[in-house]
Amino acid sequence: MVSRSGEERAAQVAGDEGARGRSGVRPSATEGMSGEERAAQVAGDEGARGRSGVRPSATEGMSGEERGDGGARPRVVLIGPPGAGKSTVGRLLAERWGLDLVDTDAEVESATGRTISDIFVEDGEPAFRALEVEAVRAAVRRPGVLALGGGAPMQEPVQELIADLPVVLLEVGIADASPRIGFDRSRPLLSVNPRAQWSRLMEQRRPTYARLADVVVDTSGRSADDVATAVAAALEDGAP
Ligand SMILES: Nc1ncnc2c1ncn2[C@@H]1O[C@H](COP(=O)(O)OP(=O)(O)O)[C@@H](O)[C@H]1O
Ligand SMILES: O=C(O)C1=C[C@@H](OP(=O)(O)O)[C@@H](O)[C@H](O)C1
Ligand SMILES: [Mg+2]
Repeated sequence: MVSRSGEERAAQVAGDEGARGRSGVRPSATEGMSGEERAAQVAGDEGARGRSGVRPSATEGMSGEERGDGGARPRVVLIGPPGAGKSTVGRLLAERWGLDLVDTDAEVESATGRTISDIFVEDGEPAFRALEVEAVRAAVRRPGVLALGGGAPMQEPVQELIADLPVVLLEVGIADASPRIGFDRSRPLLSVNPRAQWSRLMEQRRPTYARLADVVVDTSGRSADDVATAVAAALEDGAP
Protein backbone atom coordinates (compact mmCIF):
# COMPACT_ATOMS: atom_id res chain seq x y z
CA MET A 1 0.00 0.00 0.00
CA VAL A 2 1.16 3.50 -0.58
CA SER A 3 0.28 4.07 2.97
CA ARG A 4 -1.33 7.36 3.58
CA SER A 5 -2.04 8.92 6.88
CA GLY A 6 -5.45 10.48 7.33
CA GLU A 7 -3.78 13.82 6.72
CA GLU A 8 -2.11 12.74 3.50
CA ARG A 9 -5.33 11.22 2.30
CA ALA A 10 -7.16 14.39 3.15
CA ALA A 11 -4.51 16.27 1.20
CA GLN A 12 -5.04 13.98 -1.75
CA VAL A 13 -8.78 14.35 -1.52
CA ALA A 14 -8.50 18.11 -1.19
CA GLY A 15 -5.77 18.55 -3.79
CA ASP A 16 -6.49 20.66 -6.83
CA GLU A 17 -4.95 18.45 -9.52
CA GLY A 18 -5.25 14.77 -8.90
CA ALA A 19 -8.30 14.57 -6.74
CA ARG A 20 -11.61 15.97 -5.74
CA GLY A 21 -11.86 19.56 -4.77
CA ARG A 22 -12.32 20.68 -1.18
CA SER A 23 -16.04 20.69 -1.74
CA GLY A 24 -15.81 17.09 -2.89
CA VAL A 25 -16.87 18.22 -6.33
CA ARG A 26 -14.55 17.27 -9.15
CA PRO A 27 -14.16 19.64 -12.06
CA SER A 28 -15.39 18.60 -15.49
CA ALA A 29 -13.03 16.48 -17.55
CA THR A 30 -14.22 18.19 -20.67
CA GLU A 31 -14.11 21.73 -19.37
CA GLY A 32 -12.09 23.88 -21.73
CA MET A 33 -11.87 21.19 -24.38
CA SER A 34 -12.68 21.72 -28.02
CA GLY A 35 -15.63 19.81 -29.44
CA GLU A 36 -13.17 17.47 -31.12
CA GLU A 37 -11.31 16.73 -27.92
CA ARG A 38 -14.55 16.14 -26.12
CA ALA A 39 -15.83 13.83 -28.84
CA ALA A 40 -12.54 11.94 -28.86
CA GLN A 41 -12.71 11.51 -25.14
CA VAL A 42 -16.25 10.21 -25.18
CA ALA A 43 -15.39 7.91 -28.09
CA GLY A 44 -12.60 6.35 -26.08
CA ASP A 45 -9.56 7.92 -27.73
CA GLU A 46 -7.18 7.90 -24.82
CA GLY A 47 -4.65 9.96 -26.72
CA ALA A 48 -6.87 13.02 -26.45
CA ARG A 49 -7.17 12.70 -22.69
CA GLY A 50 -4.94 13.84 -19.98
CA ARG A 51 -6.73 16.96 -18.88
CA SER A 52 -7.28 17.11 -15.21
CA GLY A 53 -10.55 16.64 -13.47
CA VAL A 54 -13.85 14.99 -14.15
CA ARG A 55 -17.35 16.29 -14.02
CA PRO A 56 -18.93 16.53 -10.61
CA SER A 57 -21.19 13.62 -9.94
CA ALA A 58 -24.84 14.39 -10.53
CA THR A 59 -25.69 12.36 -7.45
CA GLU A 60 -22.97 13.62 -5.14
CA GLY A 61 -24.41 14.72 -1.84
CA MET A 62 -27.79 13.17 -2.58
CA SER A 63 -29.44 10.73 -0.22
CA GLY A 64 -30.22 7.24 -1.44
CA GLU A 65 -33.83 8.27 -1.62
CA GLU A 66 -33.01 11.26 -3.81
CA ARG A 67 -30.92 9.03 -6.06
CA GLY A 68 -33.86 6.66 -6.25
CA ASP A 69 -31.68 3.66 -5.50
CA GLY A 70 -32.56 3.08 -1.85
CA GLY A 71 -28.98 3.99 -0.92
CA ALA A 72 -27.41 0.83 -2.34
CA ARG A 73 -23.87 1.47 -3.51
CA PRO A 74 -20.62 -0.46 -3.74
CA ARG A 75 -18.47 -0.52 -0.63
CA VAL A 76 -15.39 -0.08 -2.80
CA VAL A 77 -14.55 0.40 -6.48
CA LEU A 78 -11.30 -1.22 -7.63
CA ILE A 79 -9.48 0.33 -10.56
CA GLY A 80 -6.04 -0.23 -12.10
CA PRO A 81 -4.09 -1.85 -14.91
CA PRO A 82 -4.82 -5.31 -16.29
CA GLY A 83 -3.03 -7.74 -14.01
CA ALA A 84 -3.26 -5.53 -10.93
CA GLY A 85 -5.62 -8.10 -9.43
CA LYS A 86 -8.89 -6.15 -9.42
CA SER A 87 -11.04 -9.20 -10.13
CA THR A 88 -9.12 -11.46 -7.74
CA VAL A 89 -8.84 -8.99 -4.86
CA GLY A 90 -12.44 -7.96 -5.48
CA ARG A 91 -13.55 -11.55 -4.97
CA LEU A 92 -11.49 -11.86 -1.78
CA LEU A 93 -12.92 -8.65 -0.36
CA ALA A 94 -16.46 -9.68 -1.26
CA GLU A 95 -15.91 -12.99 0.56
CA ARG A 96 -14.54 -11.23 3.63
CA TRP A 97 -17.38 -8.78 3.80
CA GLY A 98 -20.14 -11.21 2.79
CA LEU A 99 -21.00 -9.09 -0.23
CA ASP A 100 -21.37 -9.76 -3.94
CA LEU A 101 -18.52 -9.15 -6.32
CA VAL A 102 -19.66 -7.16 -9.31
CA ASP A 103 -17.00 -7.41 -12.02
CA THR A 104 -17.90 -5.30 -15.03
CA ASP A 105 -16.19 -7.67 -17.48
CA ALA A 106 -18.19 -10.60 -16.13
CA GLU A 107 -21.36 -8.48 -16.22
CA VAL A 108 -20.79 -7.62 -19.88
CA GLU A 109 -20.12 -11.24 -20.71
CA SER A 110 -23.22 -12.50 -18.95
CA ALA A 111 -25.43 -9.74 -20.37
CA THR A 112 -24.32 -10.48 -23.93
CA GLY A 113 -23.57 -14.20 -23.68
CA ARG A 114 -20.27 -13.46 -25.41
CA THR A 115 -16.64 -13.17 -24.36
CA ILE A 116 -14.91 -9.80 -24.15
CA SER A 117 -12.54 -10.97 -26.89
CA ASP A 118 -15.41 -11.85 -29.22
CA ILE A 119 -17.05 -8.47 -28.64
CA PHE A 120 -13.77 -6.67 -29.42
CA VAL A 121 -13.08 -8.74 -32.52
CA GLU A 122 -16.60 -8.84 -33.94
CA ASP A 123 -18.01 -5.44 -32.92
CA GLY A 124 -14.92 -3.36 -32.11
CA GLU A 125 -13.72 -1.60 -28.98
CA PRO A 126 -16.31 1.24 -29.01
CA ALA A 127 -19.10 -1.35 -28.81
CA PHE A 128 -17.39 -2.95 -25.82
CA ARG A 129 -16.90 0.43 -24.15
CA ALA A 130 -20.61 1.25 -24.51
CA LEU A 131 -21.54 -2.07 -22.89
CA GLU A 132 -19.00 -1.40 -20.17
CA VAL A 133 -20.56 1.97 -19.31
CA GLU A 134 -23.97 0.34 -19.00
CA ALA A 135 -22.51 -2.33 -16.75
CA VAL A 136 -21.00 0.34 -14.48
CA ARG A 137 -24.28 2.31 -14.49
CA ALA A 138 -26.11 -0.74 -13.15
CA ALA A 139 -23.29 -1.73 -10.78
CA VAL A 140 -23.09 1.57 -8.87
CA ARG A 141 -26.66 0.98 -7.67
CA ARG A 142 -25.81 -2.39 -6.18
CA PRO A 143 -24.24 -3.11 -2.81
CA GLY A 144 -21.05 -5.12 -3.09
CA VAL A 145 -17.49 -4.86 -4.29
CA LEU A 146 -17.12 -3.35 -7.73
CA ALA A 147 -14.14 -4.40 -9.87
CA LEU A 148 -13.83 -2.40 -13.08
CA GLY A 149 -12.03 -3.47 -16.25
CA GLY A 150 -8.69 -1.72 -16.70
CA GLY A 151 -9.94 0.69 -19.38
CA ALA A 152 -13.27 1.57 -17.78
CA PRO A 153 -12.04 4.55 -15.72
CA MET A 154 -10.84 6.23 -18.92
CA GLN A 155 -14.44 6.74 -19.99
CA GLU A 156 -15.93 9.98 -18.82
CA PRO A 157 -19.38 8.55 -17.99
CA VAL A 158 -17.66 5.99 -15.78
CA GLN A 159 -15.70 8.77 -14.06
CA GLU A 160 -18.99 10.48 -13.27
CA LEU A 161 -20.63 7.31 -12.04
CA ILE A 162 -17.86 6.51 -9.55
CA ALA A 163 -17.17 10.10 -8.51
CA ASP A 164 -18.73 9.83 -5.06
CA LEU A 165 -17.71 6.25 -4.30
CA PRO A 166 -14.58 5.04 -2.46
CA VAL A 167 -12.12 4.31 -5.27
CA VAL A 168 -9.03 2.19 -4.66
CA LEU A 169 -6.28 2.04 -7.27
CA LEU A 170 -4.42 -1.27 -7.35
CA GLU A 171 -0.98 -0.49 -8.73
CA VAL A 172 1.33 -2.93 -10.48
CA GLY A 173 4.40 -2.62 -12.67
CA ILE A 174 5.14 -4.55 -15.85
CA ALA A 175 7.46 -6.98 -14.01
CA ASP A 176 4.64 -8.27 -11.80
CA ALA A 177 1.80 -7.82 -14.28
CA SER A 178 3.50 -9.86 -16.99
CA PRO A 179 3.66 -13.24 -15.23
CA ARG A 180 0.26 -12.67 -13.65
CA ILE A 181 -1.65 -12.28 -16.83
CA GLY A 182 0.64 -14.19 -19.14
CA PHE A 183 -0.51 -11.81 -21.85
CA ASP A 184 -2.86 -14.35 -23.33
CA ARG A 185 -5.66 -13.72 -25.76
CA SER A 186 -8.37 -13.13 -23.16
CA ARG A 187 -7.31 -9.47 -23.05
CA PRO A 188 -7.74 -8.34 -26.63
CA LEU A 189 -5.97 -4.99 -26.20
CA LEU A 190 -2.83 -6.90 -25.26
CA SER A 191 -2.92 -9.54 -27.99
CA VAL A 192 -0.29 -7.87 -30.20
CA ASN A 193 3.11 -6.94 -28.73
CA PRO A 194 1.63 -7.25 -25.24
CA ARG A 195 4.39 -5.87 -23.06
CA ALA A 196 4.90 -2.76 -25.17
CA GLN A 197 1.15 -2.34 -25.44
CA TRP A 198 0.64 -2.68 -21.68
CA SER A 199 3.36 -0.11 -20.99
CA ARG A 200 1.97 2.32 -23.56
CA LEU A 201 -1.55 2.04 -22.19
CA MET A 202 -0.39 2.53 -18.62
CA GLU A 203 1.58 5.61 -19.53
CA GLN A 204 -1.65 7.09 -20.87
CA ARG A 205 -3.84 5.89 -18.05
CA ARG A 206 -1.78 6.40 -14.91
CA PRO A 207 -2.59 10.10 -14.46
CA THR A 208 -6.30 9.37 -14.75
CA TYR A 209 -6.12 6.42 -12.39
CA ALA A 210 -4.25 8.54 -9.86
CA ARG A 211 -6.71 11.39 -10.15
CA LEU A 212 -9.72 9.16 -9.54
CA ALA A 213 -8.23 7.21 -6.63
CA ASP A 214 -8.93 7.94 -3.00
CA VAL A 215 -6.43 5.28 -1.93
CA VAL A 216 -3.53 3.65 -3.78
CA VAL A 217 -2.41 0.12 -2.90
CA ASP A 218 0.78 -1.25 -4.45
CA THR A 219 0.35 -4.92 -5.29
CA SER A 220 3.91 -5.64 -6.47
CA GLY A 221 5.47 -8.57 -4.66
CA ARG A 222 2.38 -9.11 -2.50
CA SER A 223 -0.14 -11.90 -2.52
CA ALA A 224 -3.71 -11.13 -3.48
CA ASP A 225 -4.68 -11.91 0.09
CA ASP A 226 -2.24 -9.34 1.44
CA VAL A 227 -3.55 -6.81 -1.01
CA ALA A 228 -7.13 -7.47 0.11
CA THR A 229 -6.03 -6.96 3.73
CA ALA A 230 -4.35 -3.68 2.79
CA VAL A 231 -7.44 -2.43 0.96
CA ALA A 232 -9.73 -3.32 3.85
CA ALA A 233 -7.36 -1.67 6.34
CA ALA A 234 -7.14 1.50 4.27
CA LEU A 235 -10.91 1.76 4.05
CA GLU A 236 -11.42 1.03 7.74
CA ASP A 237 -8.76 3.62 8.42
CA GLY A 238 -11.13 6.31 7.33
CA ALA A 239 -10.78 6.53 3.57
CA PRO A 240 -14.04 7.69 2.03
N1 LIG B 1 -1.22 -9.97 -5.82
C1 LIG B 1 -1.16 -10.96 -6.71
N2 LIG B 1 -0.07 -11.74 -6.75
C2 LIG B 1 0.04 -12.73 -7.66
N3 LIG B 1 -0.90 -13.04 -8.58
C3 LIG B 1 -2.01 -12.30 -8.57
C4 LIG B 1 -2.22 -11.23 -7.65
N4 LIG B 1 -3.41 -10.66 -7.90
C5 LIG B 1 -3.94 -11.35 -8.94
N5 LIG B 1 -3.11 -12.35 -9.32
C6 LIG B 1 -3.31 -13.30 -10.44
O1 LIG B 1 -3.10 -12.53 -11.61
C7 LIG B 1 -4.03 -12.88 -12.61
C8 LIG B 1 -4.80 -11.62 -13.05
O2 LIG B 1 -5.58 -11.15 -11.95
P1 LIG B 1 -6.95 -10.41 -12.17
O3 LIG B 1 -7.62 -10.35 -10.85
O4 LIG B 1 -7.71 -11.00 -13.31
O5 LIG B 1 -6.44 -8.95 -12.57
P2 LIG B 1 -7.25 -7.74 -13.20
O6 LIG B 1 -8.71 -7.99 -12.97
O7 LIG B 1 -6.75 -6.53 -12.46
O8 LIG B 1 -6.86 -7.70 -14.64
C9 LIG B 1 -4.92 -13.97 -12.03
O9 LIG B 1 -4.43 -15.22 -12.45
C10 LIG B 1 -4.72 -13.83 -10.53
O10 LIG B 1 -4.83 -15.06 -9.87
O1 LIG C 1 -7.43 -2.53 -20.03
C1 LIG C 1 -8.44 -2.66 -20.76
O2 LIG C 1 -8.82 -1.80 -21.57
C2 LIG C 1 -9.23 -3.90 -20.61
C3 LIG C 1 -9.06 -4.64 -19.46
C4 LIG C 1 -9.80 -5.88 -19.20
O3 LIG C 1 -10.11 -6.01 -17.82
P1 LIG C 1 -9.01 -6.30 -16.69
O4 LIG C 1 -8.32 -5.00 -16.36
O5 LIG C 1 -9.78 -6.82 -15.53
O6 LIG C 1 -8.05 -7.30 -17.23
C5 LIG C 1 -11.09 -5.92 -20.03
O7 LIG C 1 -12.01 -4.99 -19.53
C6 LIG C 1 -10.83 -5.63 -21.47
O8 LIG C 1 -9.99 -6.67 -21.97
C7 LIG C 1 -10.18 -4.26 -21.68
MG1 LIG D 1 -10.45 -8.09 -14.12
